[in-house]
Amino acid sequence: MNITEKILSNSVGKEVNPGDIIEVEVDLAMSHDGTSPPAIKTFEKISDCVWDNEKIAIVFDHNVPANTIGSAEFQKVARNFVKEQRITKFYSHGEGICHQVLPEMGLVEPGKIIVGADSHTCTYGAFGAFSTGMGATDMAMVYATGKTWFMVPEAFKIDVTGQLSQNVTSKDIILRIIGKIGANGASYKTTEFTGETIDNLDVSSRMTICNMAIEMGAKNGIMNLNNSTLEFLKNKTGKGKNEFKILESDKDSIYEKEFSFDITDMEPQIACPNNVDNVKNISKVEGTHIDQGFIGSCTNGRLEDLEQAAKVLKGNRVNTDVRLIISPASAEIYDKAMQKGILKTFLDSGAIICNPGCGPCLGAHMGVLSAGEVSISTTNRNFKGRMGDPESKVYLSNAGVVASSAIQGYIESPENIK
Ligand SMILES: CC(C)[C@H](C(=O)O)[C@@H](O)C(=O)O
Ligand code: SF4
Repeated sequence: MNITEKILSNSVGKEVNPGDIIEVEVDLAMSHDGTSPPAIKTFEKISDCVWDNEKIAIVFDHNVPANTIGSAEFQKVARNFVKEQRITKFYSHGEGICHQVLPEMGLVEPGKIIVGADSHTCTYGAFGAFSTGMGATDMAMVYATGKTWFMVPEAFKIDVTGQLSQNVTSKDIILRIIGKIGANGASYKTTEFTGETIDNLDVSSRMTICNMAIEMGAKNGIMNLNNSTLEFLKNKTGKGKNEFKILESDKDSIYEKEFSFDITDMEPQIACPNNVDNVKNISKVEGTHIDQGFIGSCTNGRLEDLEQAAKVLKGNRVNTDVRLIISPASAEIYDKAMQKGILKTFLDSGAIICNPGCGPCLGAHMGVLSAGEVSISTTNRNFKGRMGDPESKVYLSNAGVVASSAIQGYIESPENIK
């Protein structure tokens, strides 16, 4: 069996196979300021008491602080629910983006089944958990019963080998993969990332890859644990290795399809408007004019991303025709970046630093684009109108490329910045 089948089998207490419809007990349920209110509305029609007030996490991240009367009203609904139901895991004070906050708070563990009312819930596969997004109505049922159902997914094995070149990151790996497999190419599959390159990645880079599994339609993205991830988990949860349910894919597990990628000499990858799978080598789009750069999100707002951007920005100025917006993915990352002097480098370069949260990622606030404007962004989606007007455009890249492009005013690789 592969790791996903093992987690699901463990949960139901018998061997499961792809295609089986199973009911599982959820270990953790997450919703945010955007999806909690509709979930609460449905929940209130079916129950008046949540199944377990300690297994629900509510994070305010999409519109923080509230930017419209509507989002303020939404947040009020969620706050009242948290009080009434005595929800213990409530993060509403700018702690950061849900997918960053949950692992930081020690709520994510290998072998767990985690569901979230947000599509990028697949991020926690980086920690060897089975995690997937669901709609607010399904979440209402989870609030009430602690249970949900899945069809056991078929599995794709995605093997990555080779050394990353300078200025190339795990973001480029996942963009290359999505470019090849396609935006719907892995619909309802478990995408399991394997190979020496994946085994050697740090936690942050692993999260970036699993985070974007949904951008090829996957039910979940997952990896076997590695040492750096185990260290992170021990540190955040205060638990020892033996206290985790560490499961690994058998060497002879069966996959519906297997892909292999050799990333030796790969250039930075750019997802061009308006689809995440419209991926090109940077050399094909260098020189494209930009109006805005954004560094942040659950994909690439971590310390490693900020460090990479700061290296490029140090001693340089953001182009006068460009706004560079930076939003660390969490308060913990913000604090570390502050202590390391990274925020000072950003300020000195002329960047705008926003509070942790989703920020401009989904075009709701803090950097909305007007018609015809172009942004380069470390986020995960570039659909039509994603960051503002339907006639605006978004290119996706790693953080170093956003920084170098913001200096130049057009898409440019960091290798060409002094
Ligand atoms: C608002 C929310 C439901 C949405 C999602 O589920 O992904 C958002 O986080 C996004 O990235 O588009
Ligand atoms: S940062 Fe962007 S992709 Fe991630 S949860 Fe927020 S809106 Fe969704």
